[in-house]
Amino acid sequence: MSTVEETIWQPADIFEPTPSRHGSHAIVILNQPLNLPFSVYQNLWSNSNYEIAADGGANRVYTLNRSNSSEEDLPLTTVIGDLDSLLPKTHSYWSSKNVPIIHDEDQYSTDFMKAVNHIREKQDKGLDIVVLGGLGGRVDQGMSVLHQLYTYQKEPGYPDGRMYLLSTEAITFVLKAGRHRIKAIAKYGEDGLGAGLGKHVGIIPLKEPSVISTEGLEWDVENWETEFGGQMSTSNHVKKDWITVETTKDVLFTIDLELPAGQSSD
Ligand SMILES: Nc1ncnc2c1ncn2[C@@H]1O[C@H](COP(=O)(O)OP(=O)(O)OP(=O)(O)O)[C@@H](O)[C@H]1O
Ligand SMILES: Cc1ncc(C[n+]2csc(CCO)c2C)c(N)n1
Repeated sequence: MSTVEETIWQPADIFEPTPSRHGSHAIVILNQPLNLPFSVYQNLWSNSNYEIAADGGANRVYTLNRSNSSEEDLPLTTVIGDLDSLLPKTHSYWSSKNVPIIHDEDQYSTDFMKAVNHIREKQDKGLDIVVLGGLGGRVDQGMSVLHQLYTYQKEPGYPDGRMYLLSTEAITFVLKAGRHRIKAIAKYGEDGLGAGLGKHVGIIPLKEPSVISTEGLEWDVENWETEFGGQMSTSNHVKKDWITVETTKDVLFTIDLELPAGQSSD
């Protein structure tokens, strides 16, 4: 029997202060609502060694710090962008904390790209990046973020690190062509938060058609052609602790988050 190399994913690990699978990460904060419970962000931060806000993302962390009663504010390492969304009060707040604010006027890269490029210049190759941002609001911005998930992970085997897009509803990442095992049933936080991954899964061939096989979902498929404008597996359900996805081309994998009652993300 041939052994097929598998990429292992434990996405809920990003919320654990001491993750078992992927070490520390950097965080990019986009200009999107930060509506998860504050303790979730604290855990994300405690496992991070670089936090960079893309322009208006700095307003979001400022608001989060202002609106919670924790004694410890979430820090930023850097703010970067064309700064057209950075509010004056936010600018002075981060300046007073001696956070460098980098003004980059480039009209050919988005603030998100400026942030990722900055991390890749400053940090060790291979550092994972957790991107905080949803897909609501402007559609071109949302599509650009998904597009960048692909372009920043072009090479096989994730030599430049893995990227996770974390919104208040879901966690999304690129499965490179090959075989993947994903820990899909997971609670996070030992503190009784009771939050975890949800049961809804989508496998999205955003860039090009692919042929996929899955195991561990309610509607598993075998050598199944998937493409935009053709057939696509969305609203699928997790059935097993670990699920397997095999894909001939890079696809997006998305799984929703489950929050305890009363801690909805909106
Ligand atoms: N609706 C959205 N959906 C997804 N991502 C978004 C959305 N709005 C903003 N972002 C992300 O947050 C980053 C910072 O956004 P902000 O609104 O501060 O800057 P902007 O000047 O409008 O964007 P840019 O200069 O990058 O075009 C953007 O680069 C983008 O990646
Ligand atoms: C073909 C083409 N389309 C759009 C832009 C505009 N643009 C892309 S990224 C960016 C920076 C946003 O802060 C801007 C203005 C361009 N340069 N080239």
